[in-house]
Formats: sequence, C-alpha cells, structure tokens
Amino acid sequence: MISEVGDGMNHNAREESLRMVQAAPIGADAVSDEELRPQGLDEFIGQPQLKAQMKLFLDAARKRGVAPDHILLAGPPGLGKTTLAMIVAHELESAIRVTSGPAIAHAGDLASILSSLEEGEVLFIDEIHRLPRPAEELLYIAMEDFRVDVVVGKGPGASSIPLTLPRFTVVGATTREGMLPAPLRARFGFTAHLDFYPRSEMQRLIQRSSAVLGLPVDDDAADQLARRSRGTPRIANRLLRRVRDWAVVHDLPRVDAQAVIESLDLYQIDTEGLDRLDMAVLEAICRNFNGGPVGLNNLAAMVGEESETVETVCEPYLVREGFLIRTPKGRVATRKAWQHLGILPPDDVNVLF
Ligand SMILES: Nc1ncnc2c1ncn2[C@@H]1O[C@H](COP(=O)(O)OP(=O)(O)OP(=O)(O)O)[C@@H](O)[C@H]1O
Repeated sequence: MISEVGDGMNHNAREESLRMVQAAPIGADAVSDEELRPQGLDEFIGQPQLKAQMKLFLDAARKRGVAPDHILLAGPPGLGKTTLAMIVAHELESAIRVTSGPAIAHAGDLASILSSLEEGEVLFIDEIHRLPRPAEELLYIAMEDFRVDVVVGKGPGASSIPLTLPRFTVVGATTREGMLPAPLRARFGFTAHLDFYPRSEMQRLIQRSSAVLGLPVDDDAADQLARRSRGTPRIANRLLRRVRDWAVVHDLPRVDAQAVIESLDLYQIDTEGLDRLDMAVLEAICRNFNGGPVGLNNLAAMVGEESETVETVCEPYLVREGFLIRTPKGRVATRKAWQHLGILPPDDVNVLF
C-alpha cells in the first residue's frame, strides 16, 4: 500500500508534497510512468552491484524478521531512486509512506508522520537534503532510538512527552549527498549510489519499456534511443513516448532507427542526448565567457535557469561525457564542447583536453 503523507502540513506544503510525488503531469503520460515502473528487484534493469547489495541486505532483514536498517539512495535525478524505494517496500511486503524534504515545513509535520507509522513500514523521504534543520534533528532521534518527543502546550508551560515508535525503515533519496549533514548520513546503514546507465543497459531498459507499452522497437532503434537518453531511465521513457507519438501519427507497425532519428530531431535532442538547456550552457560558456572558467551562479543567470537545475540536471552528464570540467575557479568547456558546437575557439583561449 502506498500512501502520501501530509497530515499537519499547510496547504502549500501539501501541494508541494503532491507535486513531488506525482512528478509527471496529469494525463496519459503520468499513467504510463507508473506502468513502466519495475515492481520487484528482478525487474530493475542494470546497476548489478547495487542490486546484489540490496538483495543481500533485504534478504537478511527478511530472514531475521526485522525491519532493515535505514537506506540512503544518492544520485542524479531520474536514475531510479523512487523506483528503488517502492521496490524495497514491495520486496519486504510492507506499506510505504511517501513525502519529501520540501513538503515538511515544520518539525511537527514530521512528528505527526512518524507517530502514525506502523511496525515494519517504509517511510520514503525524497529530497531529504531539503529537510528543515529542526525536522532533521527530530529525524536523527527517531531513526536511532525509535522515539519522538511530542511537545505539549506552549511557552514556559510546554513539556515534551517521549513517544516510542515501532521499528520502521527510512529510505531517503538525494541528488545532493554532500549537502546532508554528517550526523544524518551516519544514521543510514546502507547507502546506494546510483550512476548513469551504460548504453547496453539503456537498450535493455528501452526494450522492456517498449514491451510494456506494446510498441515493437527494432534493435538499432533501441540503440539510437539509448544514445540520446543520457544514461537516464526517466529520459529514455520520455523519449520513447515521443517516438510512440511519431509511430502512431505515421501509422508505423514498429519503430525503426529512422523513426527515432526523425522524431527526436523534431524535439531538438541531438545524437549525444544533449537538449536545449545543455546546449545553452555550453554556448554560454564558450560564447559569453570565452570558454570559462565561469562560476555556477553567473552561468545559471546567463541561461535563465536555477543554479540547482544547472548543477544537478545538466552538469553531471556534461562532465561525465567530457564536455565540461569543474575547476576550483569555475566551469570550463573542453575541446569536445567547442567541437560539438561547431565553433573555433579564439586564439587566446587555452582549450583543455
Ligand atoms: N533500473 C530501472 N529499470 C527500469 N526502469 C527504471 C529503472 N530506473 C528507473 N526506471 C524508470 O525511470 C523512471 C524514473 O525513475 P525514478 O522516478 O525512480 O527516478 P528518481 O531517481 O527517483 O528521480 P528523481 O530524483 O528525479 O525523483 C520511472 O518511471 C521508472 O519506470
């Protein structure tokens, strides 16, 4: 059973919470997202080492008949953190509650969620690095001692009553592990780092998703899609749905490589998987800042995006693919970036790599 929690939250926090949980827009695509989500560990594609560790960890807890230690899932967006949290609950045959750091406005919001948990339940906290400090401190105690101190009354007459909690498992997800305070990080018994998926795994993932969607896809079409998916399952599934639109409109019985190329050209997704924002970032560094170094805030202002979006959505992939490097002085475009943009660097620019 999945429930979204928001008891004691104000309206905005509740809205935020629901937005975090639903993530995708309402409509057919949102339904497909849930349909595409693997249910069990066996269906989860790729990340073999992480899967083996997780399996051992969950099997041991099951055999011992106890709720497993708390789990931290770290990695860039769209790599499967929410999916893994759902899988943990599924494998343990437990209920799961879903909330997120920004949805918890006050420590009291978290206290009311914690005090309503049942034995063995999984509490998934997305974007756990964005919990407010008082809520974080309350969570340390709850995770370690399975206790929450409920404050009764106000002002000098207020007193706190310790409330014992049943054993539960927190699954925290973060795109910014470095922002988690050390005491919180130390409360997790198992930390899993999700990494971008290699092309072969992306191909398998696309074949799995297309089978769920009932859309036959040729092997080289899956390969073309995999190349453009930035090693990210969420992007692969989104592109696959756009290719499905193309197939429907053009009455194609199956998707071939040409259909992928033509449909994704229309959406300005290039062969390296770079989209409009990635290209804007590279263009800004090369054209406006002479190849860099440029600080994150200046760069984000130049492309009209939040610094966090540039840092967590664009940069990890651009760095990994060798378009960008991060130096102590700022971001610098590499030779590959200049070449990809098709511009010659000015003579006075010392291009790296
Ligand atoms: N390993 C996988 N195998 C198959 N499908 C996957 C896998 N990982 C993710 N997906 C699919 O990709 C989509 C995005 O995954 P998910 O929502 O779990 O990402 P996330 O890491 O929680 O992202 P965010 O941090 O942005 O919330 C899901 O719909 C899921 O179906």
